Amino acid sequence: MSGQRVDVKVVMLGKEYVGKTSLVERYVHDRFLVGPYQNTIGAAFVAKVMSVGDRTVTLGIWDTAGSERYEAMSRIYYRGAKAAIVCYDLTDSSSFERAKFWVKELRSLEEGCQIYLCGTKSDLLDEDRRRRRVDFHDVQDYADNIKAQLFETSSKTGQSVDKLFQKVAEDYVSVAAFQVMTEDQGVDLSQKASPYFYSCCHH
Ligand SMILES: Nc1nc2c(ncn2[C@@H]2O[C@H](COP(=O)(O)OP(=O)(O)OP(=O)(O)O)[C@@H](O)[C@H]2O)c(=O)[nH]1
Ligand SMILES: [Mg+2]
Repeated sequence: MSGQRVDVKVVMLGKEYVGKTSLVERYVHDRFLVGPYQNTIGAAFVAKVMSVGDRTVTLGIWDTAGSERYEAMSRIYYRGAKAAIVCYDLTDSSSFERAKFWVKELRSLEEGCQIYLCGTKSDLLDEDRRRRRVDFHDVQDYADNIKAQLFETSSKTGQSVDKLFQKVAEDYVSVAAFQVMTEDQGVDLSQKASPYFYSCCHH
């Protein structure tokens, strides 16, 4: 599949205020918005074209609303996702409990979805390490258990943000390459193909 275009559906999940929209903003527009916090309503969609080797990859990113009011809606947005970035705030332990909730959901309902755990706002720890409320090693053990990868990012400084999305794309490209190989061997993968799920998109 050299030179081929690849589309990947990615969903952002996690408690409200953990910084999902800020991560997407940093990755797509390389900026960090200051000013009053604006919660996402429903979900927002943004696409980013990038490359992995000689392949053009379009990440179609669904940024969901973390508020529990929108929980049922988030389920619509993660359907068919190939990757889920499950975010928690490194300074808020309750947000990690909420992340575990989304992981359970994804693992029972979205088998083909690769999970990435993302601890956000690492810049706050650079300022004061005592603000950490989610232990790195505890999450690393948990991540190993659920076969997820773990990143700690800051949308404020940009730390590890590109690295996270680049890894999502690279992992998907290597899985897609494997699927092409097995298709060549006559394996029916039609059930695995899930089209992008476009519906309403508010901000
Ligand atoms: N210091 C710091 N603050 C951040 C960072 N990321 C987000 N924030 C702040 O945290 C607040 C919430 O960020 P959002 O990106 O709107 O959070 P969200 O997860 O999209 O929230 P919902 O849309 O309600 O689910 C905002 O005030 C951001 O400025 C970060 O990396 N560092
Ligand atoms: Mg948001």
